[in-house]
Amino acid sequence: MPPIAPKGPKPTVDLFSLLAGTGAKFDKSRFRSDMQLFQAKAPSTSTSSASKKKSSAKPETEASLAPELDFFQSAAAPPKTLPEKAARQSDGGDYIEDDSDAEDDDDAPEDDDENSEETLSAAKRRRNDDDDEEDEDDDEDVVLESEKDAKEFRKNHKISVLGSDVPFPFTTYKSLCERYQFPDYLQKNLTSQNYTKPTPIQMQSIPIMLHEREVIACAPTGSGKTLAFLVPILFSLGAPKGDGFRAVIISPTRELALQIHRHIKNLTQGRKFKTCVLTKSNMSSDPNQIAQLAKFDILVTTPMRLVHALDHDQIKLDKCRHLILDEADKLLELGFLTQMDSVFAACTSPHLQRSLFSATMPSGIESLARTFMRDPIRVIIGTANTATSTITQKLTYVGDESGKLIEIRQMVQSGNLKPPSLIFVQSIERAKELFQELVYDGINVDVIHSERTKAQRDAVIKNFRSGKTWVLICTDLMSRGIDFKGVSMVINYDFPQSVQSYIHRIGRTGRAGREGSAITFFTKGDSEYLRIVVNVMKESGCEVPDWMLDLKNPGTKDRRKLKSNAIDRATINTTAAVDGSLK
Ligand SMILES: Nc1ncnc2c1ncn2[C@@H]1O[C@H](COP(=O)(O)OP(=O)(O)OP(=O)(O)O)[C@@H](O)[C@H]1O
Repeated sequence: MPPIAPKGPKPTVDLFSLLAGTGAKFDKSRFRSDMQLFQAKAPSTSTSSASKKKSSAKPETEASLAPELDFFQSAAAPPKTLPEKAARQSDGGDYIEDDSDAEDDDDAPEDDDENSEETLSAAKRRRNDDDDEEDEDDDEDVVLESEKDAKEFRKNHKISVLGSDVPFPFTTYKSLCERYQFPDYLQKNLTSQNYTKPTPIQMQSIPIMLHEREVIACAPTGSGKTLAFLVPILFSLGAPKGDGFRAVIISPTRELALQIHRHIKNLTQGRKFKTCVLTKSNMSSDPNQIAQLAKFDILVTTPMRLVHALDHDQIKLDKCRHLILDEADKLLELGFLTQMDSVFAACTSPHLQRSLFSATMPSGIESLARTFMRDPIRVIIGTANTATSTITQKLTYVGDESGKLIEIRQMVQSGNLKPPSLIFVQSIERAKELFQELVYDGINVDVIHSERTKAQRDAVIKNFRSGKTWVLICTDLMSRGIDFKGVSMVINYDFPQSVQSYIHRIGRTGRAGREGSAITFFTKGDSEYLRIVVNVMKESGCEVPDWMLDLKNPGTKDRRKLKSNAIDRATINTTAAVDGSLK
């Protein structure tokens, strides 16, 4: 079929060159006809100057890091604006609740049942006037004495809060430990794992939780939300008691639950907290096993497992004081809502403290959360619902479905596919198909999805973590929360079905202050949804060509349609079928 000739005057700019310089990548010979289509639609004048400006723009990776996302101080330190003052306790009332006459273990903590003024004065920090040099770690000495100080500090760290009597943020783990008289084991574990400098979400949400306030926390992917909820829980639990779950952490996937469990184990070294991840094997109807479950302190679980255990009277949550919803917006979506209702009903303690954490928090979900929370404080780091700024984001036009495999193969050949990489597809079927293609290309690839057995899933994750597998094909099962250190690249082979899916998928790279890149393939069929990704790119500081910004934003109805029904795509298959089932 001959290329469709563009109508009207020819645009003066080569939009495809423009895109090449701004994040989108095109093979001009392959997509000659598509180029003409896009060029015909593109406005000719406004993009002209934009093109000049953008082609000279620095690549995203070289751009200076937004201070709110510079968790690990890779960029210049924020200006020293806070006055030099001695520390005092932040506002808010007593938070200590130590009902522990429980047996302590071998590494007995100091008394942690008092929060005296003495403690507060011990936390005092002063600037060293003699030191003229710029102190990289300038928060070390910052003292927050007044609402004004706290406001200034929050502003410098892009912390926005909404709520009454918001406790002051803290500045270093050392000062936090001193201020609240953290038990020795917790101080030691924080230090030994190099958690010395808090990230902004930790700075603000930890004091909120320590003050027994409920929190709705929204902070970018990889910004340390797990530690933000684990530290106050562990502090508040005091000593292990082993007479029923006092803290329950819910995550949407088993993989994330296991990761959180590992995190808890690391933080509780030296303390014999009994922590449990619900699995089929520890959920039998055997009375002995049920009795065993009643002896734990902390539970990490998916909603489905928990509700099953509740329905079969295998578990009780009447002692639960801390209920954490990790990836809260996912857990409060329709698919999980009924299960979450059962969980809320089972947590009967009048002292229950609910905390919600996620990198995305749509306003509808927040409104829903407010209906069951008690005077919550909302904390947002940076701009809500945006991607981490350490991720270079690109859109690559691939024509049609077959163009995606061609593109991947070209990336492999040219060395542009940088392992370790994650490749996201929209269904289990497509994950299997893509695996069959790439495994016979000799790429060191594996695949993970919910149809694989637990043992296989565990092995896949272990191999990817250890570097044995370079490229991991996955569904959205892996898009939330999973912390693979050092993922270089995320490829959205299939266009994400929602803005949340996009943010969480690409958030598997660029974590903890590291750089990463994300490439999203799009076809003609995806074009009506392109703005979903374009908006995030723009919001997180990536250069986006004007013509993309001129595209129509999909309406609520269209977004809902995309979320519930993936686009129908041709099978991934360019080679002859090879007999062989997945490992
Ligand atoms: N204060 C800190 N100092 C150094 N490293 C930290 C700190 N806090 C967290 N990290 C590290 O940052 C990484 C990302 O943390 P985490 O997995 O909690 O991110 P997250 O915000 O929950 O991300 P996601 O939204 O994807 O779930 C982890 O490897 C963690 O160990």
